Amino acid sequence: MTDVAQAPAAPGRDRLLRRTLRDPLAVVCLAVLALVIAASLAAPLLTDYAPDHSVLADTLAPMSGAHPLGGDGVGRDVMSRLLYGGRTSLVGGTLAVLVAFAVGGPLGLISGFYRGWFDALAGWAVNVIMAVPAIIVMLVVMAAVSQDLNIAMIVLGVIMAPMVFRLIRASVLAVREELYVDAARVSGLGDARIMRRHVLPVVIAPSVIQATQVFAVAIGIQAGLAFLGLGKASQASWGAMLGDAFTNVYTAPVLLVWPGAAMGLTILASSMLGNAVRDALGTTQPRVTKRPRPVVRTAAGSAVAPAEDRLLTVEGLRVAYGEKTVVDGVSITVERGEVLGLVGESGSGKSQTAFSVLGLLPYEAEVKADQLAFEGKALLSLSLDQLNALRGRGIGYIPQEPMSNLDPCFRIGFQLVEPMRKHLGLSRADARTKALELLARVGIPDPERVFRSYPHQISGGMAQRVLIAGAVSCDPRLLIADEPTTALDVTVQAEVLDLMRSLQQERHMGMILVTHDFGVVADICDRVAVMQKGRIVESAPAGQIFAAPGHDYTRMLLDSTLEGGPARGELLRPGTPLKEVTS
Ligand SMILES: Nc1ncnc2c1ncn2[C@@H]1O[C@H](COP(=O)(O)OP(=O)(O)OP(=O)(O)O)[C@@H](O)[C@H]1O
Repeated sequence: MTDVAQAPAAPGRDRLLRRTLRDPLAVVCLAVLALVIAASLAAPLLTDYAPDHSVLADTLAPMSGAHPLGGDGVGRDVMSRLLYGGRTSLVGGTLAVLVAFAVGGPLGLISGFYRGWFDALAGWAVNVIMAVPAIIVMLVVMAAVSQDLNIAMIVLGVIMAPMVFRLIRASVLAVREELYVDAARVSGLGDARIMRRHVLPVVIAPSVIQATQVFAVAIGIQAGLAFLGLGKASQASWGAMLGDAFTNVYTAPVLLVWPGAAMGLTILASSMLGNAVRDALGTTQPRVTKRPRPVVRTAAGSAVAPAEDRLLTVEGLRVAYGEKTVVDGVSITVERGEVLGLVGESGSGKSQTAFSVLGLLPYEAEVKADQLAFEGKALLSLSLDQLNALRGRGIGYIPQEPMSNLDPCFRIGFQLVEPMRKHLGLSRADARTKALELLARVGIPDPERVFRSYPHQISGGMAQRVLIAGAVSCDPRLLIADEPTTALDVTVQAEVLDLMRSLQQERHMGMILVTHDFGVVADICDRVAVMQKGRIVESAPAGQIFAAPGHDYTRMLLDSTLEGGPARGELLRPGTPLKEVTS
């Protein structure tokens, strides 16, 4: 039976809020913002002084019961100005956000959804606005129109609207290409309904993040204007307080502390709240990795009863990009403790087959399968969360290019520890201990040093060992290695293969080894599936393939690989020293 998978459930706002609140940093940021808002609102209750009430005798007054934060350079109560100044900042930031979204939001939605002439026109207008220097425009407006900081913030909102426009347009463009939006259209839903049901849920979460950024930037710019002396004298603001503090910096430097801290904390809390929402979104937003995809599939959604030792069952797998079919009816199985070599020349569809199992195919790939099941679980019907739980924990992956698979911005240790904390629930200390043990196990001579190193500080061979350590760190039952030695020099290749074989045996893992090299197959594979032009042309135990290849293509591959030299097994001698050198 053929079915079309449904659109992923939108990340409910409640769910997003709950996930955000699970992050202690987000809770602290919310608490800080709540405190600033509450203090600003309660200003008349918390102080008896008007913010612009000046008493000459209180000029630079020290902190006292009457003036808890002292007096400023012209005898105004600092606490009162701090509390009322908070109002100015909050109102200004909110105005900028509202205007930016009121202008950029609808334009982005309509442009992204309908494209056409409206999109072209809006894009042109946005480019013009972005070319305008924001600060100069605001200075001009304040000089020529009004000294009110709120007017400046409204202008700032218009100037920042293009950022909102671009974000929302990009989000809408991505979602309108989804097959389920087409399906909704075909089923007769109107544009308004499609927007509400499919588009807005995708747009809301990134908008929240953008709003926090606009808010933080607006508070900073507003303070900058007030610091320059712009704004009404009666309008207390943190920027004006900073300006006053600077003029008295030698006599009362403490005056810098209060507005500086209030502004810094508010901007920091707002920005970090945005980051926390983004992180929460990363675990709720289904479109991040385009899963589950709108895949047309046959009977793939049904779970299969696992055979005794069967890890993976792939039957009738087909991967296509539009008209181009790159995997065409592939069927393979992997048992526990078995190494399956997936062999074939470049472009034969080996990686596409492996990536189908991992759920790593690009969005535009259309995947069909009669069965695609890991331990009896139908992979194509897993949600993103379920798939994420499986990757790493159930199925490990060793990529081809070790260096480009390690994030250059993070130390090796961090990159090993994080997945173990997430998947195995280990404490930081336990995960660290396990990571060091793993680094030692994969033959790294100085685990402590490598643990502290950045990827650029180790060699390619070391990096591949690190990735192997990472791949097995959460004790997967199936390991998928995609040309794991291709990028390494020949002696290191032999050592890495040796390591993979011994890890596979001691952990009794199943393994799919993607390779174009029969030398590699001879070293470690139990069974071989030979691929040509997206199909499996021959599948047999490794010994049989070498002794009596059944297909001309297999013979041709064997000849081309083995004629050139000895199988790698001959290179593997016990006690082969590590040849890697760190850079
Ligand atoms: N995103 C894509 N869009 C269209 N075609 C693609 C895409 N990704 C891969 N292909 C095509 O799929 C075919 C199989 O690619 P695949 O990467 O599986 O080959 P391979 O056997 O692993 O080869 P190699 O060893 O060179 O990686 C190739 O013809 C490739 O051009």
